[in-house]
Amino acid sequence: MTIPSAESGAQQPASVGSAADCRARIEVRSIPGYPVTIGRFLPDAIVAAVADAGAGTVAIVHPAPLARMAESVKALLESGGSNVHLVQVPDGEDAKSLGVLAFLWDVFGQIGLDRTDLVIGLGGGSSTDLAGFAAATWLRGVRVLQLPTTLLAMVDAAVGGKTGINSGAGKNMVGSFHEPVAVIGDLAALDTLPEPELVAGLAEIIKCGFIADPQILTLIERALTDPGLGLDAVLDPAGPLLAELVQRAVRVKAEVVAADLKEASLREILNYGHTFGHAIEKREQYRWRHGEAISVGMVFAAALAAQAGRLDPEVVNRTRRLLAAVGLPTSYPATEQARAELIELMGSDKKTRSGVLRFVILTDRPDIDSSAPAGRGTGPLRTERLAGPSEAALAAAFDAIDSDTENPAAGRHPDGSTAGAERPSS
Ligand SMILES: NC(=O)c1ccc[n+]([C@@H]2O[C@H](COP(=O)([O-])OP(=O)(O)OC[C@H]3O[C@@H](n4cnc5c(N)ncnc54)[C@H](O)[C@@H]3O)[C@@H](O)[C@H]2O)c1
Ligand SMILES: O=C(O)C(=O)C[C@@H](O)[C@H](O)[C@H](O)COP(=O)(O)O
Ligand SMILES: [Zn+2]
Repeated sequence: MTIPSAESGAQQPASVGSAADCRARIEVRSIPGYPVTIGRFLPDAIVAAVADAGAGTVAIVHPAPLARMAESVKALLESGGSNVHLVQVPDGEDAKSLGVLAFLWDVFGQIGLDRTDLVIGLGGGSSTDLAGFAAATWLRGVRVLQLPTTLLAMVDAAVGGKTGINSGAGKNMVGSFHEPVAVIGDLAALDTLPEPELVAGLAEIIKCGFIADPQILTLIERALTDPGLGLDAVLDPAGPLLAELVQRAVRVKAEVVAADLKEASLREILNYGHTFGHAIEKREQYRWRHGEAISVGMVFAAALAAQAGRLDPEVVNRTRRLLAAVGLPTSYPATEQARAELIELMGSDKKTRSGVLRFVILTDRPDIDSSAPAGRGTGPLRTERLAGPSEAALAAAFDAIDSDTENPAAGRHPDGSTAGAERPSS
């Protein structure tokens, strides 16, 4: 497989003109595989995917803010002869609980959802994670079609088959790998998405830039310094730039999950920034957006790599600069108590082995021998694992994200409030 990298060259530019004329179909080449369609105004793709599934009954799982969109999809599918049920679930992270999952099992039983039927996950990543896991567990597995409506879900959550809910032990602690029959990401859905949610989605796109497709970073950095473009162009769901960024991020994800669905090794790179990010989310009782927490997590991971002599500190600066420039947080108040709690929480990370913390890190060292003497990085960015970082290395990474340091975004949540602020309702 080819993961785009600085060496191999990134994927070909995916679009020109406006987003409207650049519908893309990206295949996830797992077995049996499935298509991810990205474009604007895709009702025909939804009708075709449901027709292909040949399902008699369809359960559309969605949160309240997506009720009107769910009604539209219902009407569309009913006109094609499907028997459609709308199933409303709590919004945001509240959906990812055992109680809500059990509610879905009850509803599926009441509507007689059988093994020939279909679950549709409509919404952001919290809805698609829940719907996917409900489908994975009902009757030991029924099919799911994912219709992501946030930027983050389009580029990440809806693709790749990771489904699940949270438990008392932490984020996504219960779940399964259950691939969708198709993913349809309609960029027009993003027209109503509040800007902080768009920005949160950019965090996962930028993650793909650092781990695999550096052209993503270049495109965003160039746009931000171009007076004719700026952040508005990056975030415009009708513009060509966001369409290209989405397609590039989906290509990275598609290639990685096709090669390693169950995260034996390679797939861990999609978890870049997540060891620390998930710990923030849990500590903040899920009041931070996922993308925001992962943003701080990427600065933490970059600082860890620099401290370990694997990465030029300039990459830490670039990481922080880029994330801050798009409006993502890059710091977190790292008091002594917070440090101890976050280290404890990171122990629940799924990459931990025998109690030893393992981080996905970036390296620009030309060698793969971590005992080699540190020098300035000269190579393209690659990913590797850092297991069992020393207390000193962790302390340095905490210092790098501590809001009391010189970091200009110190302690500020992107909404202007302090860390841990309530999410604005949309
Ligand atoms: N399975 C995976 O591989 C994977 C990958 C990344 C993230 N995730 C998970 O995804 C979740 C985060 O997803 P998210 O960032 O999409 O958050 P989310 O699902 O909580 O959605 C964010 C908010 O946007 C609203 N919304 C959704 N679509 C809208 C639209 N078109 N217009 C207006 N409002 C809209 C939602 O109702 C919600 O209030 C986390 O639980 C994270 O763990 C999973
Ligand atoms: O698809 C993956 O693999 C990822 O790690 C993508 C992440 O962005 C995503 O947040 C995922 O849900 C994290 O999974 P987890 O296994 O760390 O819970
Ligand atoms: Zn994520």
